[in-house]
Amino acid sequence: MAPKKGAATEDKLQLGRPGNNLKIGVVGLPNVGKSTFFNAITHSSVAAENYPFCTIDPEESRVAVPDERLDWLNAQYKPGARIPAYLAVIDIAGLVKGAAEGQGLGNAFLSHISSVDGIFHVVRAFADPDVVHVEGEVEPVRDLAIIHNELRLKDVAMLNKYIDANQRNIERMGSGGSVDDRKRKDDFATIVKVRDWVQAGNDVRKGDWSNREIEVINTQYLLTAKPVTYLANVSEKDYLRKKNKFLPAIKKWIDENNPGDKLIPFSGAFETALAAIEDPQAQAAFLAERGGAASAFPKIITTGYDSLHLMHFFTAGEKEVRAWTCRKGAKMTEAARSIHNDIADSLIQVDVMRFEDLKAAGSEADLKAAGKLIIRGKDARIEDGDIVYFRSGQGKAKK
Ligand SMILES: Nc1ncnc2c1ncn2[C@@H]1O[C@H](COP(=O)(O)OP(=O)(O)OP(=O)(O)O)[C@@H](O)[C@H]1O
Ligand SMILES: [Mg+2]
Repeated sequence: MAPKKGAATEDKLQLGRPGNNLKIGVVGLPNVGKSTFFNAITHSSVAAENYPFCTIDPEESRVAVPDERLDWLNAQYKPGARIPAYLAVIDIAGLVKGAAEGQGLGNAFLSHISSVDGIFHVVRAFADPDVVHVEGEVEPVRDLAIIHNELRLKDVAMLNKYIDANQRNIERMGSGGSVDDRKRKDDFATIVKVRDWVQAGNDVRKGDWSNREIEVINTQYLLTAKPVTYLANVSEKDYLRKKNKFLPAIKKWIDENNPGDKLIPFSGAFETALAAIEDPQAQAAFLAERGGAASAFPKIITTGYDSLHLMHFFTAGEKEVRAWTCRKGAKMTEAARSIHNDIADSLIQVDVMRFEDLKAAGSEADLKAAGKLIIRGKDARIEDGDIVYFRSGQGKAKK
């Protein structure tokens, strides 16, 4: 079915930079389990020791985005290779109170956050007395507020810098002026509006901005414009019994301060132990011993990926089945660009199989026999899960 023409939400701009190569940074107070999370989720081995500021330089790694549809295609096509979509995750140093004024290694760390597209905000909700807490007691709601505040203050400072640098020029322009002057005045007014919003205690991403305002906001790389997924790091025991005394208060804080943001509990201790087991059978035994528990990572990865407004489509053939990342709402040309610029530039049409149709038909041949192969133009929008064959000029169709 063709996408509805002129649907109001279709061309709503998104905060942040567009692209299909986006990164999520792991952010939180020092010593709350950020590197522990990063190591377990990316199978890395950066230092994750029991002292604050163990991490200084950011570390990047990528994780496969789980998708049952890719598994199904793999079983169906039995290709030589099965290539998932990936999400880049970056381990960042801990932030402390006063970071926006340069406390800790304040500004350097904040600039690391500025270079990511989304945030996994790790908050400590385990009570191990042996693990140092920079603020003394374990108190997740206070910690959430500290990080929230530092990111906001940094944004206020950035916006004020713009305002200070431009205010006199804008005032000098008076009313009227050239098209260019009017645009500069409009931009300035938007920045002041955003500054007032953030100064009043709000995150940029929770504002209801017009496309024009979003264009201006996107020139500023604001920290609170980035989507956030909250990750509560609980003890293994709490994770297994699905109960933790701090979770209700954390949830309440999110609902009051950033309604709509997701909260996912995980256990750094549990995930580290699980990730250390390589043999699938031994892993299954480990989980069975723990009452059939499962890792929180698949949900965390897909939630983070989704928060960046990313989705994937597939190519499937004898050589490989593969998931490719693109923005939600992307047109075929843009999706083709995830694979290769040449394909995008000479794209003519696209053969599309809807995943559900293929699954129902049982095979590509049966789907075609049933007349369910869809031919789309290059300006059509691709949909999550589409299995595509890009027909481009110069015989460069990609399968
Ligand atoms: N769920 C948990 N239960 C018990 N201990 C944990 C848990 N998660 C992490 N830890 C421990 O907390 C300590 C700090 O962990 P980690 O180094 O990952 O924190 P960090 O947030 O990366 O710190 P920094 O900001 O200093 O880089 C480590 O000793 C780690 O083993
Ligand atoms: Mg660390």
